[in-house]
Amino acid sequence: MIVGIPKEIKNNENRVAITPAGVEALKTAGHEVYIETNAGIGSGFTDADYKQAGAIMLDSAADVWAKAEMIMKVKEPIASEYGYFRQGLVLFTYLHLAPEPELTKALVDNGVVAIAYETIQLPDRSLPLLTPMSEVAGRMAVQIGAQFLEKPWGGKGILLGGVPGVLPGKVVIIGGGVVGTNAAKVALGMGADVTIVDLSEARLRQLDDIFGGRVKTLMSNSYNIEQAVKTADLLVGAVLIPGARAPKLVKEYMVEQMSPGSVIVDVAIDQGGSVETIDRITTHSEPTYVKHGVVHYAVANMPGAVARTSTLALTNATLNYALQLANKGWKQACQDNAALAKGINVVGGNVTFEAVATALGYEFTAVEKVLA
Ligand SMILES: NC(=O)C1=CN([C@@H]2O[C@H](COP(=O)(O)OP(=O)(O)OC[C@H]3O[C@@H](n4cnc5c(N)ncnc54)[C@H](O)[C@@H]3O)[C@@H](O)[C@H]2O)C=CC1
Ligand SMILES: CC(=O)C(=O)O
Repeated sequence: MIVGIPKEIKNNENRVAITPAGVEALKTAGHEVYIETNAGIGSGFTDADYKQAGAIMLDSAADVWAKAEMIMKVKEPIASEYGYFRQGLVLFTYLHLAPEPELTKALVDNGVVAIAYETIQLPDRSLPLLTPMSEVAGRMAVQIGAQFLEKPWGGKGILLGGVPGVLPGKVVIIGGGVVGTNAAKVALGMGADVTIVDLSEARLRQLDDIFGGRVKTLMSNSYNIEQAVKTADLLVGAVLIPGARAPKLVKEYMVEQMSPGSVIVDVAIDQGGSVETIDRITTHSEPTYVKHGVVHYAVANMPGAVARTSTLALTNATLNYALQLANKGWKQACQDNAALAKGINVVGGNVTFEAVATALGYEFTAVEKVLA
């Protein structure tokens, strides 16, 4: 198979979908790899590194998209890339379609086989291609939140860990999955007072065990969220219902009760965001805006800022699946691997992921039907 890797063009997206080690693995399995010039620069991989591993470098993105049978990316394509879509092209990348009606329409109209990293799901319900970036974003959420709590960055002037004689800052994390757990690790490491809110009693018990009682756990309901949010210095949005639009759990009236200079980092923004006052996606260039006196951060590609770490972590997880797709073709690979089949969101003009179909008003086609 011919595999193409274009350079990422989203704002400050420095990750790349393959490393030289990945190129070597695909070449060894008998595939051709075309990579756009300078695609790896933001992650510290040069064109020479890729050539040495056996890739062919191409100067234009258009050539990479045109020659490839499967495109591997990191972020969901942006509008200027929709023109490259064509019938039968396999697109393997993060897609987050539920809040993206235009991208979904372009994939449907052009008959692309769109396989989303974030909905590939193992029998234990874990999301192996989302997990590494959720680990990164969860850890970053507190690091970034701590910075924006500083006065010069618009915050209230709180040091999360406090100092002897002064209470620590309060971090409230809504969603105790991978992002939430990693955010809690960093917040505890800084000495903050940490509360995690989740809907699952079993998960809250696990978190209580994992952290040896050092985090406070709270059942998710509107009353508890209001009580927790109004006293938070840093609020981290970390909920997920796989493939679906994030539920807006933090209402505007709750944000209005937060004290001025508090900070919200809504990591769940890639699925539409979990905070009502987040009405736009922000970028690494302009990461925040202030509403009701509260600093809002809603960057949908947080790991792009720590690209070297993120590219290595992401490709550790994606390569094995990319090899299956390239070795067997998408249909056979998905017939053989039920976890991979859960990644198929759009194929042959059909929406095959139910939460996406529901969010965007498409008829749902069961994936088993397209794999038959
Ligand atoms: N902005 C960015 O750059 C990045 C964003 N993300 C996003 O972060 C979000 C979280 O991802 P993960 O932690 O990997 O998901 P996860 O599936 O590991 O955790 C989600 C948690 O949310 C909980 N939850 C669901 N509904 C809830 C409710 N009503 N109240 C409270 N908790 C609820 C679940 O029980 C689960 O524990 C996703 O949208 C993911 O795509 C991930 C990486 C980077
Ligand atoms: C998960 C995702 O969309 C990201 O890492 O950018």
